[in-house]
Amino acid sequence: MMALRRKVKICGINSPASFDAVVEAGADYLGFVFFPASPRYVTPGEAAALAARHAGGPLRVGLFVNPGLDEIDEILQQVSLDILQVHAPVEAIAALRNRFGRPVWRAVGVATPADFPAPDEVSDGYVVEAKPPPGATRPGGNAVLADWNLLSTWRTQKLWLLAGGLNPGNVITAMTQTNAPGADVSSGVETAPGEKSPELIRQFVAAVRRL
Ligand SMILES: O=C(O)c1ccccc1N[C@@H]1O[C@H](COP(=O)(O)O)[C@@H](O)[C@H]1O
Repeated sequence: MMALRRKVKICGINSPASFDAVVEAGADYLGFVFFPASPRYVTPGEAAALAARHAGGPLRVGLFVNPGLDEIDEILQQVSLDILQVHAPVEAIAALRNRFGRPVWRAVGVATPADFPAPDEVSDGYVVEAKPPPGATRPGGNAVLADWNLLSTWRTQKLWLLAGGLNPGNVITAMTQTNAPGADVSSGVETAPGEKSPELIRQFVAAVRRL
């Protein structure tokens, strides 16, 4: 049986150098963070200017935290997004799918089996990470490792990306141990919060491609 090619997403793209590095490395997805409290926040105009640097290439994912429908509508008028990644209750997902006609990935913080998405959930995919630490100012992007042992017990037919605290040095072990079909990284390819390293981006994508 042929092994499935694992997916890789680089999130928090906020500069021409990081955008170009993700395209050149051949990642599957790149993420724009539309959450103002994040050090990776980009305005819709900035995201559009970055996206215009290269047609095709990685699919564009927009990251939102408890978004309003009108907020996403307004952003989509400025920048074309292929996928919506949302930190939102499961009850909000159907409305987002219906309104925008794009795949919606729900970001899920997992600490116990009870946190795993239900098999009949309507989300098109998941970004699965640890729950944010106490006092965190954002629900993700905190460089916290998920419980890989716990995740190795989860089964789903849908695409899911393992996230949280990944870097070029641990992503192979993380994906092997959890059997995750994809990996998502932000902090682990940065030299400081919000400062992406083209070299670390290259190393991260190359590591996933070795699997
Ligand atoms: O990156 C952010 O600032 C962010 C803000 C709000 C919600 C999610 C965010 N990032 C996502 O969090 C995970 C893990 O990131 P990290 O590698 O641990 O930094 C990833 O899905 C990011 O897309």
